[in-house]
Amino acid sequence: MKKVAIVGVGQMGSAIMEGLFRTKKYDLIGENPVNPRVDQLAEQFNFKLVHSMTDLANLKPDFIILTTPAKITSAVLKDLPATSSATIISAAAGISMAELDQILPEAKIARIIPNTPVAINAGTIATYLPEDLDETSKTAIKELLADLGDVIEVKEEQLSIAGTIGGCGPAFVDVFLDALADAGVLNGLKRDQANQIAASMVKGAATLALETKTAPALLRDQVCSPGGTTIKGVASLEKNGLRHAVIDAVNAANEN
Ligand SMILES: NC(=O)C1=CN([C@@H]2O[C@H](COP(=O)(O)OP(=O)(O)OC[C@H]3O[C@@H](n4cnc5c(N)ncnc54)[C@H](OP(=O)(O)O)[C@@H]3O)[C@@H](O)[C@H]2O)C=CC1
Ligand SMILES: O=C(O)[C@@H]1CCC=N1
Repeated sequence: MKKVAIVGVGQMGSAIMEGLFRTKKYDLIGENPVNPRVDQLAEQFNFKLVHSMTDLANLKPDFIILTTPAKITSAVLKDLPATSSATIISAAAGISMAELDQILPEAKIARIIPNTPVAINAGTIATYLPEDLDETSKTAIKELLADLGDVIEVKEEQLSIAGTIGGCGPAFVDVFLDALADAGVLNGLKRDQANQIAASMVKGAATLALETKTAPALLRDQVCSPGGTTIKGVASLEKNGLRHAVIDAVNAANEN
């Protein structure tokens, strides 16, 4: 069984922990400052909990996934004893490979921007694997990440925008889902049912786009009957600037 350590068991760290736990394929380790919240997660997801990088290195993990706050990730990595031969996967947004390489020049390192659906093995994981990483390590990293969702390989200069769409995207979609549900409640649906209809619809629409590989604009046209109800709604979205609002949100989030 491969040993996977997650450093920083917060929102993203616990989502990855849950996703890996669900596969029953990994021996899991978590490293975090003492926190009763994390004690509870260690019981829930059956991982060994340690509180220092030295204790973590002593457990000889095959992979170390960094999900600490981005600003402290370099400092945390500096505490990893040089004896560790673990492959490092950094999820810290905005911390470059050059910066990581400088701290551990001999280590095998990859960068990812995952998203919270990794918790149910349905993530989107923008992934940068340096060209000089050996093929065996590249394959091992991709196999691990594939257990968490779709692995989308990109160049490092594309990681930020790919990660913004994939990583921040769930929050944007959640705002949209909540607004749809509000409209349902406004028109007489119960909140639970409105939430269920909105989420089921987005799941179906996304699955249709993925499975048919059809551009969203063409899928939209299939819904808009001539002179029908949908095109009136689409015209209203355009009048109110939804498209511009979405592009602006992605640009705002992508400004590091
Ligand atoms: N949330 C998301 O959807 C995504 C997040 N990321 C990246 O993941 C990282 C974490 O983000 P997020 O999960 O949202 O943040 P959180 O604040 O939820 O999680 C951070 C975790 O790191 C722990 N921590 C703090 N200091 C240390 C330390 N010195 N050593 C070890 N662990 C420490 C915190 O512990 P405690 O709570 O006890 O202080 C907490 O459990 C960031 O780098 C972010 O860029 C990337 C893609 C998506
Ligand atoms: O909000 C953040 O900074 C992180 C990075 C991508 C998603 N969440």
